[in-house]
This record gives sequence, structure tokens and C-alpha cells, in this order.
Amino acid sequence: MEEHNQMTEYQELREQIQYHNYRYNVLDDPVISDGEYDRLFARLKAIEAEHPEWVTSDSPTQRVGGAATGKFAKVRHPAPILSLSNAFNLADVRAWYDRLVKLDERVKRADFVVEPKFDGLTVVLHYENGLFTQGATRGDGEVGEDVTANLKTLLTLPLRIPVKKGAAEVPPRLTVRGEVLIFIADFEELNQRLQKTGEKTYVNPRNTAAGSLRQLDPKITATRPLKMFTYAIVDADGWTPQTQWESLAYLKACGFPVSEYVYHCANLDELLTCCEAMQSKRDEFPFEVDGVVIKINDQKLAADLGYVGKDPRGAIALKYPAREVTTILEGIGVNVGRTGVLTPYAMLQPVEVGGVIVKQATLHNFDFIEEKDIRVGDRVLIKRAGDVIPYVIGPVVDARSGKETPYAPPQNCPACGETVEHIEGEVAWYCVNSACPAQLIRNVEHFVSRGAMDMVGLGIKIVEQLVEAGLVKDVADLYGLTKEQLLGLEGFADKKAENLLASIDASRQRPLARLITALGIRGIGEVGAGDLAKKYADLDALSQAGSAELQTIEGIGPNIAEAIVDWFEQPANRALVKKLKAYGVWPSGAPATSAGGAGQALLGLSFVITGTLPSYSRDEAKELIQAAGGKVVGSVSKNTDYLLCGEAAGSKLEKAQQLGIKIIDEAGLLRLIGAAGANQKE
Ligand SMILES: NC(=O)c1ccc[n+]([C@@H]2O[C@H](COP(=O)([O-])OP(=O)(O)OC[C@H]3O[C@@H](n4cnc5c(N)ncnc54)[C@H](O)[C@@H]3O)[C@@H](O)[C@H]2O)c1
Ligand SMILES: [Zn+2]
Repeated sequence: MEEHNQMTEYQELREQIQYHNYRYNVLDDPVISDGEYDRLFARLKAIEAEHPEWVTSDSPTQRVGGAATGKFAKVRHPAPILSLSNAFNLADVRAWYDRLVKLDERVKRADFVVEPKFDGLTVVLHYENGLFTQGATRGDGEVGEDVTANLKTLLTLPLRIPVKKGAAEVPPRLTVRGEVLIFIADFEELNQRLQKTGEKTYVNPRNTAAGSLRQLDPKITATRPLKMFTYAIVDADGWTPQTQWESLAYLKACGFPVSEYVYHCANLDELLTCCEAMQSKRDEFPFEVDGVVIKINDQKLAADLGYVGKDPRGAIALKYPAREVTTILEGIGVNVGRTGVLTPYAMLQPVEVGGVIVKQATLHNFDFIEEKDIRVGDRVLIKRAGDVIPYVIGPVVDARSGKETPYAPPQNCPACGETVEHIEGEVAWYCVNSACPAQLIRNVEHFVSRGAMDMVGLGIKIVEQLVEAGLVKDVADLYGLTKEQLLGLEGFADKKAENLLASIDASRQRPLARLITALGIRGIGEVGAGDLAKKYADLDALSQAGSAELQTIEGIGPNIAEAIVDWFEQPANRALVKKLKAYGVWPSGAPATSAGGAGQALLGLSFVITGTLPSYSRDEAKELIQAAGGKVVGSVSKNTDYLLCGEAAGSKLEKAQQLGIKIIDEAGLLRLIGAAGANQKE
């Protein structure tokens, strides 16, 4: 009976793992975390260890990845592209070592190489007489997909390698293995870009890299910031370097990208120390690393050790602790952004991940909720990695009780109650009410920001004050503010009110491009605004442009053209433009040349602040300095340019005097920035 149950579990596990392999390898769209997957896999292995008679060649433990899809031509690899077995802690690494020593005495004298375990996807690169001829994905380890055209778009992939480089002579046929990945910062930027254009965003860098490399149209791949590292020679007409360390050096000498984070360890002790050090470096890598790979350096020894299933014995992956957990989705909240985009977020039963309690996580967009069929009450899988906002990966469908409720996007904006709109072909839902209070604060914040109207000294706190006091109902209201009104706000004295008004006034001089940026039309950033300002003399001219005409400008496609026309059609926006004109905020004619302006007055200068200033708090003063391009540091050194000194200054003043550093007061700072001068030139 027991046996029967275990057989059932075994079969179910095989099916489950097969399904997850398919989602991960073929669709580039997993529904569970790698940690979860690893647990299923470990359980499968444990059952197979008890019942070796159940293992068949199609068990997931015997095969690699997923079969090549029909999308691409098939490529047979010159040698099997194997996987790696896992260790989860240093004890596992020791146990691995002990097993190997039992198998082969030589392991006692072995040295090792430690490499980052790049969380990307394997590629196999073929070179003939130094020329890149073909590249493939891993597929099932025997046969992969031909992605040559896509790989050619990678700037880090050498299309030609020198046939002779010092001592290294390239064999007529060389096959190299590497990992294609996306750096974390690039991933975030790409997702933002996709979100802006209303396209589907990706869940993590690994799936983005896989999805980007496996595009049918190489032109799309070319727009994706893919990078690559190589780490092995698969085949070189029978020749191999004697050690892994030499392989890496050889690859580097040929011009292949090789990670700088690779280490040689002379023995087990050094190896364990190195693994520990790598563990603490986890967040320092600019790309995602899901562990380290330990390799026996001696290639002959490694080959002699053979392999188990799909894993070579001579190497092992030490996986980092999971940063993914499951918890209950208690509700779904909705934020309203500057452009009116509604973004759903998960309200979670608080849960600890990597030492931090997480209560909220992003749900990306409403399509994501629908695609993953996320229901309120579900147990969901969330991930928190480094400083990235925690996000929901998906529901754990098997954990459902039947009481979960499906979710529908709101029909009305949660902040203003207006009906929301969905633009054909886009993922996002929008609140198009430009008077929506949730949007107003973000709108004003954007309007006054550095790349836009650049109002020095007008930080987010003051923006909130102005909106909450009802003094600013749209961005044009800023120009109607009076000193009396400002003095009625908390924290405003004469000087501060005057400076703020002067700074608002000075922003009238900004060129048209900045004003267009400041309006925050969906899809129009600084570059697009610059192009528009070159073609149109003022906002009136721009407001009369039709969609077709706008599309004649390079970089402006139908969606953005539509967004511009739409924006000027909104009655509230028309009124706003009129109001700006009435307030004299009306740049026109040829665009000004300098883009820096007041924003850069303190560029490259370093400040220390001490004592109490007459009209600004220290945080505000810091904001002012930073907004003008300067830097604020904590302590005085010979590299300090200015000490900004208020009343009751202490030891910093003494130190600055000793070092002969320039000392200024608040008025001196304002003179430097030029914020006090109303007619500041751009
Ligand atoms: N979430 C899911 O649904 C799901 C499904 C399938 C697989 N997975 C993940 O994939 C893993 C299995 O995939 P796998 O078979 O590729 O094994 P693996 O990812 O555990 O390890 C092997 C792979 O590591 C890569 N690698 C990165 N850096 C390397 C280096 N320096 N040297 C050598 N190899 C390096 C290679 O691509 C190699 O194929 C699972 O452990 C899980 O994390 C997740
Ligand atoms: Zn609204």
C-alpha cells in the first residue's frame, strides 16, 4: 500500500517537474520559484534513490532542460551539454568532496576553480577558422535551437577570434560554452521601457534573457541588452587545455568575455573559504547569480570521474539560499501614477524574506494577474532580491481551498472615481482625469523636476504641502503663488518664501523642450520633447499637429503621436495651456542651447553642512545643493569645497578653518546657486 502511494507520488512528481521544465525552458515563463522547483527535484531524486528500478531514461533526473521547440532549426551539439548537481551549504560541498575522494584518490591533491553561477541560459558557440558560424541554445542537452542570427546581435560575442594570439593557436574548429544573461540594471530599464509602451513585462532577468534570445525576429533581440560570459571549451578538434583555469585564460586570450569573478583554490580549505566569501558578495554582482560553480581544475581528472545522470561528478553548483517564499495574498491594492497608469500591488500576510518583513509586493499589471490567474486569498510565491521591490511570481494553485476570489481590474479610479480607460493593445489601465488628486502630486513633482522646469528648492515635501493646502490644483497654479500664501504654510519664513518664488519665476526662462517634457505626455521624455521643440515654435503650434504629421518625426510612432493628440484634446489640458500662456510661461522660437542651466551651478563641488540655518532645514539645504549638481558629505576633509555654516556650529567649523576651507552662510549658498536672482539666465 505504502509502496503504491509512493509510486503515485513519484509519477505525479515526474509530471509536475516536466510541466515546470516546459514553462521554464520552452515558454521562458515559470510559475514556481527555482527554490520550489529544486525541492520537487530533490524529492524526486530521493524517491529514485530508494527505488532505482523505477528510473527510466525519460525521468527528469536523466535529461537536461526541455526539448528544442519547432520555432528554430535544430542543432546537434558536438558533445552533450550537461547540467550540474546542487549543493545547498558547505556541508554538502564537503560531502561531495568526500564522495569523490572515495572514488578516486587523486582528488585529495586536487585544486579547484570557483566561478559565479550565472543565472542566464546556456549557449553553444561554433567557430570555424576563427569565424563565428553558428550558435545554439542547450535544448535537451543533445539537440538545441539554432539562434545564430540572434546571437550575432550581442556586442559581447566576438564574431571573429584571432587565429593566433600569443601562444594560443585557435584550432580550425572550436566550440565554446557560455551563458547569455541580462544585467540587473538593464533588466529594470527594459521592463520600464516595455511598461511605458504598454507591452508585456518580464518577471526576472533570467526569463528576460531567455525570452529575448529566443525571439523569432533578430531585430527585437538587437533591442535587448543581452550580455554573455563564456566558461568552457566544449570541443576543439580533440584538444583541451589541461585545466579549467587554463581554459578560462585561453578564452580570454581569444577575446571571449570571461567573468572577472573567477578564483583558483589550491585545496579544499581554500575552496570552502572562497565559497563563503562569494556568498557574502551576492549583492555586489551587477548580474543575477544563483550560486557558485565549483569545478575540479584538472580536466583529465574531471573527465575520469564521469557523470551521474545529467550531471558531471567533477563539478557542483553551490546554490545561494532562496529569496522566495510563499504567503497569503490578503488583498489587491491599486496605485495611481503620474501618467494616470493604475498599478496593482499585493497586500500580503506579512512574511520574512532574507531578514526583512514583507507586507506588499508588486503585481506588475492587471494582465499579469489575469495571466497567472491570481486570486485574492491565494497562497502566492513572492521574491525579494537585494534592493529590488518584492514581486509576486504567481499563485500556488495546488494550495487552493476553493474560497479564493478571482479579481477584476477596477472600473473607476480609486483616487478620483472617474471611469478608467484601457488603450487597445496596451497592458495598462489609465485614469485620464488630469485633475485626479493622486496624479496631481506626481504631476507637479515631475513638472518641477530637474529635467523639466527645474525649480530649485521645490522638493516633494513642499509639493505635497502646496497640493494639500489647495494652493495648487494644476501645475500652472505654481506661477500664481503669492508670498502671503506661502507664509501661511508650515516651515516658511520670509526668505524661504522669496527664494521659492524667485525660483519658480526663473523657470519661465526654460526652453520649450523642457516645458514639453514637464507636461508629462505619455511616452514623451527629454529626447522626444527635444525633437518636438525643434519642429514646433510653441505649444499652440504643437497642439494643432495631427497624428500623421507627428509621425513624420523620427522616433515618434503611432502610439506616441496618438498620446500627444489625445493630450491636447482633453479640455482640462487645453485650459492648462491657456493658463500657462497667461502666466507668461511661454517659451517659443528656436530652442535654447544649454540644457544645464541653474541645475548645474554646483557641479563637482563638495559641501559639508553644520549648525542651524536661518530658513532651511539641513535636509532642505542638502536638497538644494544636490539639485544644483553639488554633493553633500558628512565630514570636513581637504576635499571639501565649502562649509555651509549656520548658527551654533561646532567642531566642523574649527576643522574647516584649520584646513582653510571656504566657509559660507545660507545667503552665500543661494548666491552660488543663483536661486536668489530672479532673472537667472539659462
Ligand atoms: N522555476 C521553475 O519552474 C524551474 C523549472 C526548471 C528549472 N528551473 C531552474 O533551473 C535549474 C535546473 O536547470 P539546469 O539543468 O540548467 O541546472 P542548474 O541551473 O542548476 O545548473 C546548470 C547550469 O548552470 C549554468 N551555469 C551558470 N554559470 C555556470 C558556470 N560558471 N559554469 C558552468 N555552468 C554554469 C549552465 O547553464 C548550466 O547549464 C533548477 O535548479 C532551477 O533552479 C526552474
Ligand atoms: Zn483618478
